[in-house]
Amino acid sequence: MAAGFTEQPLPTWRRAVLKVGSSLLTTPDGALTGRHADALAAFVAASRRAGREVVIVSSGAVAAGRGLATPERGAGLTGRQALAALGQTRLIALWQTFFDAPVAQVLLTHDDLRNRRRYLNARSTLRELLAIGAIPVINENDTVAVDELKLGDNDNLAAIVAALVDADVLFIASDIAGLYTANPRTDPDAAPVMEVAEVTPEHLASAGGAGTVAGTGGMRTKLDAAIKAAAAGIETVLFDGRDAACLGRLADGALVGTRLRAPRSRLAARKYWLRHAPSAGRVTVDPGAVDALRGRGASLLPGGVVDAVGDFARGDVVEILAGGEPFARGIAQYGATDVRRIARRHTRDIEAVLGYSYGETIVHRDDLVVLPDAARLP
Ligand SMILES: Nc1ncnc2c1ncn2[C@@H]1O[C@H](COP(=O)(O)OP(=O)(O)O)[C@@H](O)[C@H]1O
Ligand SMILES: N[C@@H](CCC(=O)OP(=O)(O)O)C(=O)O
Repeated sequence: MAAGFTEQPLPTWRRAVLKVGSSLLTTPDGALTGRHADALAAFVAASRRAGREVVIVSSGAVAAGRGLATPERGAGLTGRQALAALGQTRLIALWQTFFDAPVAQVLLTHDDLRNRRRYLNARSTLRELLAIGAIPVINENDTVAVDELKLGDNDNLAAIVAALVDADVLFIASDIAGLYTANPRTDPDAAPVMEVAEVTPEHLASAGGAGTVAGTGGMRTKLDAAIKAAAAGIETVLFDGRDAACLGRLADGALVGTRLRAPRSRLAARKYWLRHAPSAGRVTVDPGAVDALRGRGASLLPGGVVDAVGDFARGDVVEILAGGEPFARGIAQYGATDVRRIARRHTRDIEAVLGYSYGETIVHRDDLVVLPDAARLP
């Protein structure tokens, strides 16, 4: 169903999340199939050969589990959770058959990602897996995730993962060519929408539920995911994962599908978030640190820190004060107690003082925003 969609350029990207829906991994009678995963994996492999990184978010565990249990099981929520646990091993095994590189299974819940510490741990693990050259394949941890299985929300999970790994683009492969003005399965007048500058209530109203028994979220959750990705400055791309020709062109930077743009750049989105996120404490710095941060865009090192107030943890947002005035904000790499202990010390002393080290910076420059009126400071 690619009616009306013509080719357009993809945004340039270096790292992406590819979300693959259940509808692409199961047959109409509910069995797991690699029929479309083959071409999707070829797209991933071609991207990797071109020096790009791809994290896969794959649904399909419940559907795969269905083929392994008697038909009367798996009706209720607990039943589907059990099916997911059964099917997940098959799903990972299926993906591994298409890659020479090792596939890594990562199971996450939305709760994990709402918890700052777990969020940071997941981020480090995923970065490490990419550095190793592995292909992370993520799914919801359905055994413990209740809401998600009801909502079938791997689209939203994929958007959160895209922000987590600093992806440039979120690819959502489904069983339809892209967004239409109405659900084309029920409305013969549905027209293709090739580009969306910003998702509006009208777009949301036009998006219906899933088109197949295997699919769960439908177009609505894809648009919700695009809104989330856009808030992090990440563009979302929708296309038909069953269309091998489309996947081949995708590897060459051409899209037959829908581009949902991010009005803000990733950097601008991050700076906006840093400026508005609630802060958990304050770090006071000396005039030398003010010059370094404001003038040279440097990271904040322990030597420039005078004191820390509050009970913030590693990963929390803190206000950075000079002369009693807030002049910057950023994510602390160390908790308040640690910052107080290493304040005014040289970076090489961190390990000796604390007995461990999370790196040289108290706030890394990528995680730091100087406030607009900071220029007034002496
Ligand atoms: N406005 C719309 N444009 C395109 N597809 C729509 C729209 N509204 C509802 N849909 C349905 O959304 C389905 C895709 O979602 P879903 O079945 O959940 O797939 P997946 O398993 O890939 O997540 C399409 O097959 C289509 O039937
Ligand atoms: N964790 C579930 C995913 C459910 C889900 O989001 O499905 P889909 O709408 O096809 O992406 C599974 O693996 O079956």
